[in-house]
Amino acid sequence: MHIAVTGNIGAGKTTLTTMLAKHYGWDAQFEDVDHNPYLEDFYADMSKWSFALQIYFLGSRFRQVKEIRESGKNIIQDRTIYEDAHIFAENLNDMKLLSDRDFKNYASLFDLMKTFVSAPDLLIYLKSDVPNLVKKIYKRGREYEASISIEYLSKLNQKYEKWIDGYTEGKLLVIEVDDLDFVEKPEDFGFILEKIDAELNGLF
Ligand SMILES: Nc1ncnc2c1ncn2[C@@H]1O[C@H](COP(=O)(O)OP(=O)(O)O)[C@@H](O)[C@H]1O
Ligand SMILES: Nc1ncnc2c1ncn2[C@H]1C[C@H](O)[C@@H](COP(=O)(O)O)O1
Repeated sequence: MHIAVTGNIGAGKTTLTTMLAKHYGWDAQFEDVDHNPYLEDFYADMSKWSFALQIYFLGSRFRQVKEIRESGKNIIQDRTIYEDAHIFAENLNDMKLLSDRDFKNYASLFDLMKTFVSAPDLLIYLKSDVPNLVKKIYKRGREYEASISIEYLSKLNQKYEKWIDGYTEGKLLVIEVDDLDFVEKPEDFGFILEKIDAELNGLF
């Protein structure tokens, strides 16, 4: 069983992934953030570091894909390889922060990797509006993320909506998280578990 949690920066993916892994006894796979050699530089100068960062995330995410295929375990994954390409890289190209030449180079590598990628059995999309994302990013308090603009988050949100609208690769569960506090309120976490259980029952 492979479950993935998807959503914009600050939507709550890492928090929910951690809670679900504990609840169901699944293995969790997290993004390579704390030891990422490019992320801090990227936020200081997006244009200069966008290609290096995208290649790094693509490689790191592909290693996870390989592990999921080979492990045979129940895994819950914090963000998918699709988001790197269809959300972040595309958006950086739209914003002229990743050149057409570098984007084409990236896209041909992604297309090749995609042939080895299986969609998750269940994709859980944490849908959130921009003010809530800003609040959560501030709450998390990573210094280098202080430069993230409203414009950047809004454009990413638009990409997410478009991608999720056209997502047909597997089962999809959309959870609107703006009015949920699944960290402090057990009833809100319970509400999410009920929805996930209903989807999981359909898979067995
Ligand atoms: N629904 C929620 N209720 C309460 N706190 C939340 C919620 N979602 C996220 N948070 C908090 O917001 C911050 C960012 O969440 P995080 O899980 O790191 O987001 P993501 O992995 O999607 O970027 C964390 O401090 C987390 O505890
Ligand atoms: N592919 C990516 N391109 C640019 N930035 C990315 C990519 N994947 C993740 N990120 C950033 C966004 C956040 O600053 C951190 C962690 O992501 P989060 O959504 O907070 O879990 O990495």
